[in-house]
Amino acid sequence: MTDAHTTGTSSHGHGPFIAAIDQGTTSSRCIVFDKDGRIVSVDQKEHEQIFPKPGWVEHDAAEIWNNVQEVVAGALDKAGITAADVKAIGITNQRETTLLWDKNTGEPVHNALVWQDTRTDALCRELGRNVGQDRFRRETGLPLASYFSGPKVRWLLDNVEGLRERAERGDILFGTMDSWVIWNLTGGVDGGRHVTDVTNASRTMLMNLHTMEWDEKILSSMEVPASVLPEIRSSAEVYGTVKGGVLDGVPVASALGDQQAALFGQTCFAEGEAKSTYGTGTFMLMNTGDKIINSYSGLLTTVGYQIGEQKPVYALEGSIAVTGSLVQWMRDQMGLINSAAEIETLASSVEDNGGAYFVPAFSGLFAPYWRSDARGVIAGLTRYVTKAHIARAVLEATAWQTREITDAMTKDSGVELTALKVDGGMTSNNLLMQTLSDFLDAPVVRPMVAETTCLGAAYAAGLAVGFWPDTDALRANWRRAAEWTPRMDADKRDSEYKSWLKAVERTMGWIEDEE
Ligand SMILES: Nc1ncnc2c1ncn2[C@@H]1O[C@H](COP(=O)(O)OP(=O)(O)O)[C@@H](O)[C@H]1O
Ligand SMILES: O=P(O)(O)OC[C@H](O)CO
Repeated sequence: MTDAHTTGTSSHGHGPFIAAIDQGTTSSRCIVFDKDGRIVSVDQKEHEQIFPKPGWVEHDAAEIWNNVQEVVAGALDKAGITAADVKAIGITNQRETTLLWDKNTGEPVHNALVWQDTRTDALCRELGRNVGQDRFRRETGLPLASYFSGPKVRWLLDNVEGLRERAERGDILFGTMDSWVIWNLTGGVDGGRHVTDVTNASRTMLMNLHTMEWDEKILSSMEVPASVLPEIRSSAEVYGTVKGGVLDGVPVASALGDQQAALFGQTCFAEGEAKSTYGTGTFMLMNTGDKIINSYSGLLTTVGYQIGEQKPVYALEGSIAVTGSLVQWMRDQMGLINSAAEIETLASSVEDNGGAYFVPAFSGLFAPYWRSDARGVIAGLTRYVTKAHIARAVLEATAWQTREITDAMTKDSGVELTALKVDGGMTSNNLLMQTLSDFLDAPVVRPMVAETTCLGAAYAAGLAVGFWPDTDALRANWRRAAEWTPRMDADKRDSEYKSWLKAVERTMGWIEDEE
């Protein structure tokens, strides 16, 4: 595991500054940025991953809120600044992770149900039978899957004793992590603002993508009372000011789901521009402008961002549940490597995958399949295969899954991929980046600031308070740090892609309905 606190301080002249909080799946971090979008300081803290049963994943929201306060204080301390130097704070967060809390006490009523949690599989199948898949997809842009918040809210209301009555009395608030952090920052029980932004709301499966409002019919099919829901706001506007703590008085001026924040931080402001973020999972988003593109290839239709009163910008998304977490699994559960970075050394010790293909369908398969009955396989094993070949197959799994997503994007949007902007923890792996370029047959480009998630939240907050004048000023900050170009023979690529797709088929139908 990485250290609880990570440092990273460099000095970039005088303020004012913008700070951003990234409340992620494995950690919370705070980064202070200067006017050129350069990092001034970083503080980060991991939180516990709670696995009560196979397929269940929870977080302790009180621990997360404590960590957020610590990293904010840590980042300001390392930058040597106070609230007076911070023009605004922006929030970005792991999406879909669902929390219900008591508005009178501020106490969570249960651990948060994390986006990877599959306990609502059966409920989703039931909703599919009773209400129909198409209804949900048409109104919300999402397929019925345990990934999204709506079914998680329903599960909590049905399974925590007395909760539905408390919710109907108006005592309970629902939020994704943006809402939880903003409510606490702006005063909590003492007048905290209960808001979310359009990007986070678009992942709940409760918001109508066409009206950007909670959809009454969907709420009623999902049996979620409207009284628990936050107000939906744009991604870049002042929601309130911080009450207490080291940021007292600072405007809270943006909220974006982390993948949408990365799209913003990568300055993908034009229709057709796309980015892919390689962290715990991998998420590719393409800006589709003011068009709601219905996907016929297994992608999600979602909100990219909305700046204040401007029209919302939509996006197509390919979500992959397991990428960096497969590397963590190789390290923590298999003990085949000691650190995430070591996978590159191990995989580079062999020429190829030795015939092995690893499909990490640990939470079923997300895009483009949306199959909750799939489970992981390693296919093509012979006595020849070593742990180094498996390490290579692990990295190739991320690259092949991206290839499937880019194929789907091209089909749905008609836009051919000319280059892919990447970011996230896994992009420090050169072998992976080269493999990605080879499998996509397109250049892969990484920007100077790889912390694009926080940067996107900072940019949105900065726009909201006039720290930056417009998106053109942000584009000027984007600088290329590294680029990989394809080197693979086309026939080899095609034949290996076929083998990958064959391995994917082997994962399907593993879980029977009654399980
Ligand atoms: N050199 C590397 N090679 C492959 N994977 C890596 C490497 N360094 C980090 N990772 C993976 O990247 C993930 C961390 O990236 P990060 O962007 O911080 O993720 P998140 O925001 O989802 O927590 C971890 O899952 C880790 O296993
Ligand atoms: O926190 P991350 O970076 O793993 O991102 C998680 C995604 O938002 C899930 O949809």
